[in-house]
Amino acid sequence: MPISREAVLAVLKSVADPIAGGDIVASGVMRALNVNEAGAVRFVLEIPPRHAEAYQAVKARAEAILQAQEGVTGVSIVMTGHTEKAPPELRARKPEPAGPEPIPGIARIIAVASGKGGVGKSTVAANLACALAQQGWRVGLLDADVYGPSQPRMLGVSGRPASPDGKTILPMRNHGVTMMSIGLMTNEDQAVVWRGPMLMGALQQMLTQVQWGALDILLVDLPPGTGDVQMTLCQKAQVDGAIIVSTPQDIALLDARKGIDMFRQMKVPILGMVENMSTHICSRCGHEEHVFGHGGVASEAAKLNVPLLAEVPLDLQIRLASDGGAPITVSQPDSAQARAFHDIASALVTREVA
Ligand SMILES: Nc1ncnc2c1ncn2[C@@H]1O[C@H](COP(=O)(O)OP(=O)(O)OP(=O)(O)O)[C@@H](O)[C@H]1O
Repeated sequence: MPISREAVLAVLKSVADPIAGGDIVASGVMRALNVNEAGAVRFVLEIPPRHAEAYQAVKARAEAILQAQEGVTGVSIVMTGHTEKAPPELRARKPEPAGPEPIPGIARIIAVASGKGGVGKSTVAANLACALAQQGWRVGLLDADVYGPSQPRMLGVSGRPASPDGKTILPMRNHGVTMMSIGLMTNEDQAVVWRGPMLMGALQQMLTQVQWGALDILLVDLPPGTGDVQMTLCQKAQVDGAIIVSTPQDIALLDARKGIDMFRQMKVPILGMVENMSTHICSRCGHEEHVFGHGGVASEAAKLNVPLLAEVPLDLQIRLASDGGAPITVSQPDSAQARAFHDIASALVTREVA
């Protein structure tokens, strides 16, 4: 039987990264993994060119242990350097000092938004980030939900980020995702009562003073609604697209429509909608019920002429996994629930990155 993608990833996680530390999956040097139906494995090792020699040994080791696996019919590893060249599209763009600007090192910024609170935007953002990282992309997640930052809990990150020079901030990293959250800069039980300028300053600081490194995608988990944070993000940074998360009921959709309208006014393309808490399947009897209705987001997406990226079920395991600090894409990567998030990642990569 040909080897599965998950089995290949497990093998690659045993290969140490001699420069960044950890393994080559967690450190982000392994990218664009592809395992075809015949069991041929392909991926890229994207490395700082000055460490090419050290990574030759890594490449040889990865090749050798993969080839020894049952179900592997071929291994092709391409080594590329990443520091010298900016992604072509960013280089081609003229700087517009007054308007939104690209952030050096970050190829794409994608906002994850919702009209209404509590619809699962942060859950989608966390799982999407982990799914993209598992697919080999260098992913960052900026938790800009100033009123209820939940990414530290969902990604299992705690402690205060370090600032070695007093000016820049070192982001945290877990599950292959580089992350920063306003929640790590404030005390957990302290309500954030910032307004206008302070809020914008905090967002700008997280965008420009955090040492994100080279990223293929930075996901921004926004607060619900259409307030200052959304506006500031679109005004200050070049946002390449937005994903709108909604539950199927009318009231959530009504607010989602307002969010879509705002992004359109800010000239940010809508990459698609995600229907969260779409259906509930009883874990005991298998009975399926539509707690918040069903299909509302699909028809709204069709009406607004934007793609429906995925329907994510209302599921106890999804909540338990997020609350436990290892999103379902990490804790149960082969589950049907995790697949829903991989669908979003794949749709996004096809549309936006590849
Ligand atoms: N598909 C799902 N199945 C089960 N529970 C879910 C699902 N999606 C989200 N939840 C749970 O619902 C709660 C709210 O989710 P989440 O924090 O992601 O929403 P949000 O839209 O980001 O909220 P906020 O208003 O704080 O921005 C969390 O406890 C989360 O674990």
